[in-house]
Amino acid sequence: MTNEIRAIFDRIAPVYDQLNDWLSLGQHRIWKEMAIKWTGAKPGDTCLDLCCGSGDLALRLARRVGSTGQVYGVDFSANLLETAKQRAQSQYPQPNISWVEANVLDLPFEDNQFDAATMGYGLRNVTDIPRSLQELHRVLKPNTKAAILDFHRPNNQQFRTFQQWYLDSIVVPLADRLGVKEEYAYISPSLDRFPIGKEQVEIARQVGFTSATHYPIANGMMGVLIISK
Ligand SMILES: C/C(=C\Cc1cc(O)c2ccccc2c1O)CCC[C@H](C)CCC[C@H](C)CCCC(C)C
Ligand SMILES: C[S@@+](CC[C@H](N)C(=O)[O-])C[C@H]1O[C@@H](n2cnc3c(N)ncnc32)[C@H](O)[C@@H]1O
Repeated sequence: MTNEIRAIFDRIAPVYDQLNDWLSLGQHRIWKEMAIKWTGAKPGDTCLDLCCGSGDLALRLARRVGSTGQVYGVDFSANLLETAKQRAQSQYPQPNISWVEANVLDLPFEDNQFDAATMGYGLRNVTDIPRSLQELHRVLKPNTKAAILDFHRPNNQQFRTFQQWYLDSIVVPLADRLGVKEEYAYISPSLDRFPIGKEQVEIARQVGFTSATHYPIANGMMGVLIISK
C-alpha cells in the first residue's frame, strides 16, 4: 500500500502544482496560508512540513520564519521532492529549507525538536493515521502547535453534492486529459475512508495532544485540524 501511494504521487508530480491551481481556482493557497498562520510559527523558528510534496507549505513556512529560521520538508515521493528543490532554488533569497526523503511514519528526527509543524493533504494518504500523529507529537516541542489541512466531507447536503460532482465531473475529466485519471479518481474514495473532523480530534487526543480542534473551511469541503502538544 505504501508503495502504491508513493507511486501515485511520483506519477502526478509533473502536473501536480498546475492542477491544484486550476482545480481550486487558486484557493488552495489561501487555505495553506490559513493553516500556517494557525501554527503560530514566527521568525527564527525551526518548523516541520510533513508530506511536503512539491513544497508549497514548506516554502510559505520558510518565508514566515525568515533568514534566522529553518524549515524541514519531509516526503517519500522523490519526484515531488525534486520539484520542491527546484522551486526553492529558483527563489531569491534562497529559503532555509532542508528536503528530507523519508516516511512520515518513522521520522528521522530527535524528540522535541520543532517549534511548529504543518501537514497539507498528507494525513488522508498515510497508511496509519494514529502512528503519523504519534510521530508528529514526538518531534514537536512542548507548548507548540501543528496544523493539518485536508479535504473534508461537508455536513451540508448541498455542499456535499457539489463536492462530489466537482470531483467526479471536473477534477477527474481534467486529470484524464493530462493522463492522470486514475490518480485523481483516488481522491474521492480516500476521502470516504478519512475520519471526519471530530474523529480526527479524538485520535489526536488519544496519541497525547493536549488540545485538538477541527475547523471546517471552504464550506466544509476542506478542514484544518489544529493540535497542541
Ligand atoms: C491542494 C489540493 C489537493 C491536493 C491533492 C491531494 C490528494 O490527496 C491528491 C491525491 C491524488 C491526486 C491528487 C491529489 C491532490 O492534488 C486541493 C485543491 C485541488 C483539488 C483537486 C480541488 C478540489 C476542489 C474542491 C472539491 C472544491 C473546490 C471548489 C472551488 C472551486 C474552490
Ligand atoms: C496530496 S500531496 C500534498 C503535498 C503538499 N503538502 C501540498 O499540500 O500540496 C500528499 C503527499 O504526501 C506524501 N506522502 C503520503 N504518505 C506519506 C508517507 N507515509 N511518508 C512521506 N510522505 C508521504 C506523498 O508523497 C505526497 O507528496
